[in-house]
Amino acid sequence: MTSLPVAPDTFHVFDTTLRDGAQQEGLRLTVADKLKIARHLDELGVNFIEGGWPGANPNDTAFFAAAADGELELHHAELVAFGFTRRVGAKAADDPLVQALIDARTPVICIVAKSHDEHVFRALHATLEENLEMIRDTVSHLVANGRRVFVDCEHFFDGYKSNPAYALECVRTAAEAGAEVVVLCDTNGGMLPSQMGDIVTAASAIGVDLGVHCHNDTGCAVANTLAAVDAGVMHIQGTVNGHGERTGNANIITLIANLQLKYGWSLVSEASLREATRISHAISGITNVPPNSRQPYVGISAFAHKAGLHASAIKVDANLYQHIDPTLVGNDMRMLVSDMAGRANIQLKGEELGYDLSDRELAGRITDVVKQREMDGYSYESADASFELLLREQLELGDDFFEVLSWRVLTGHEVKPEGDSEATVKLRARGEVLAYVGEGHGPVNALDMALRAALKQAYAHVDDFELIDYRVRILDQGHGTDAIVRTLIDTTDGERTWTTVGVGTNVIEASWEALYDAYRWGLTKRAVPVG
Ligand SMILES: CC(=O)SCCNC(=O)CCNC(=O)[C@H](O)C(C)(C)COP(=O)(O)OP(=O)(O)OC[C@H]1O[C@@H](n2cnc3c(N)ncnc32)[C@H](O)[C@@H]1OP(=O)(O)O
Ligand SMILES: CC(=O)C(=O)O
Repeated sequence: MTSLPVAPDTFHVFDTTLRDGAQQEGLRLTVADKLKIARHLDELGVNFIEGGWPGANPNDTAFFAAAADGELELHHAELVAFGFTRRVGAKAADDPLVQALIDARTPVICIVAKSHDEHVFRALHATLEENLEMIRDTVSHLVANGRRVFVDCEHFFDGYKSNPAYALECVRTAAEAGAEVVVLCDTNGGMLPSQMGDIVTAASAIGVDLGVHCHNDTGCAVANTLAAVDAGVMHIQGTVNGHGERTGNANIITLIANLQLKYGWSLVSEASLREATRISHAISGITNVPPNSRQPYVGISAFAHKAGLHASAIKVDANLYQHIDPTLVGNDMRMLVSDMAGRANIQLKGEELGYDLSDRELAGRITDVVKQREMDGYSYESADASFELLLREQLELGDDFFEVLSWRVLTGHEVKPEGDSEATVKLRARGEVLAYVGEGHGPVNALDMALRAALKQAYAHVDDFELIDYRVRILDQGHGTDAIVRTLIDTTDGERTWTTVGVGTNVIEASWEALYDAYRWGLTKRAVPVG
């Protein structure tokens, strides 16, 4: 087995979520969003935060002004302003966008420079020598203004394949003009890991510190970055959650976790790494891009186990089916209950929920019930609360908070502020028969209103329960309107959120079942009666 490289003393982690990450389709970050994300990145322990392109748009200019005026206190990272080399035929000292970089008042500036001969000719409309002069002039001007300068060599790998001598000349020119790090960019993201090493090694001969910036168009951004690390780069660029132009950038959390936990390098503190899951999810909240449940290390499914064989080994030792201890990155192991479960899943899930299911016969019986109900359309892996209720029924725990005597719902065209549907629910709770009418927007809302109104007489706190999401899925699509449907309802009481499931050929019946479970589960957790 090949040994892993040793960490260079001055290895940098450079985050570009606020610049290249923001180039993702559909993503728009306000100044306040950028300030919040920068604070999270600082907590994560990255060395550099590229904040955007001052002068290119008022938002980014305002972000750097806010940061310089004291709204961003970084404890660990340094803020970086991004821009490009001066315009063709101009002077760096006279170029307003170069001046905007200096005006951003950051200690570090990263400029992007062309390094692919075809791009110089066809995109820049310049000669090869003029492009070198643009790099030389811009870097030396920024250095003369007291800035540390990094240079992103755009399309470096493709440029090297087209004209290796010129691509290397761009790196050399940047280094000689005073760039501290020259970053080799796979701008189009077309590289493969096996192609990275030789090109990085060729650039290493120049003797400047090298970095790497990879896009994910071949699905290899992280692998390509690691291949460049193996070949000697000492600066890696990436974005949280892999945000970025097209298919995104190398995921910086995956990179940090790999280098820290697999290479054994110490890039961020152990405590910061344990915040990785929280930070990834917090940044998803700010970008308004839902978290990828299958994201390595920090996705909610990264340590979720569904298959019976996995669970039976995990019962012996969790490490038998996990590549790391999830708590190292602030994540948790989760056991899923489904028709692929064996006794072990049920026992481990029971343990997670606080029930002793060590009796093999009992666990086997519950497994059989789960498999049959999954066959009927239920899905317990997405409805923990309904699974717990099923468990409690099998354990005969006697949850008799209320008994439904009847329910019905009418829906029509009447336009009223209370809604277009009316439901009646009759139930027995704490020895009393309670019948209530609820009005709502749609039959499920009306049923919720009626059930809540009745239950409130016996258990006042059900008023805290709020239905926050409702999803319907048709299970046998060929059947048209008589198909079996599954409904999932998410409910919260402000402290916790739980999910329940219902199934039926009638969408209202399926919804009622999920609703009924939602109230039952809430009551089992906080059964405080009125009076
Ligand atoms: C690989 C990357 O992702 S690098 C980051 C890319 N990010 C962005 O482009 C986002 C922000 N960009 C912008 O707001 C605008 O493109 C600006 C303000 C930078 C420039 O806007 P405009 O002046 O209207 O030019 P436009 O975007 O149409 O074209 C870019 C110009 O820069 C030139 N250019 C391209 N790369 C470079 C470079 N490295 N150095 C100098 N000039 C460059 C192009 O040749 C073109 O020149 P032209 O206007 O004379 O044809
Ligand atoms: C600089 C940059 O974002 C790129 O080359 O992809």
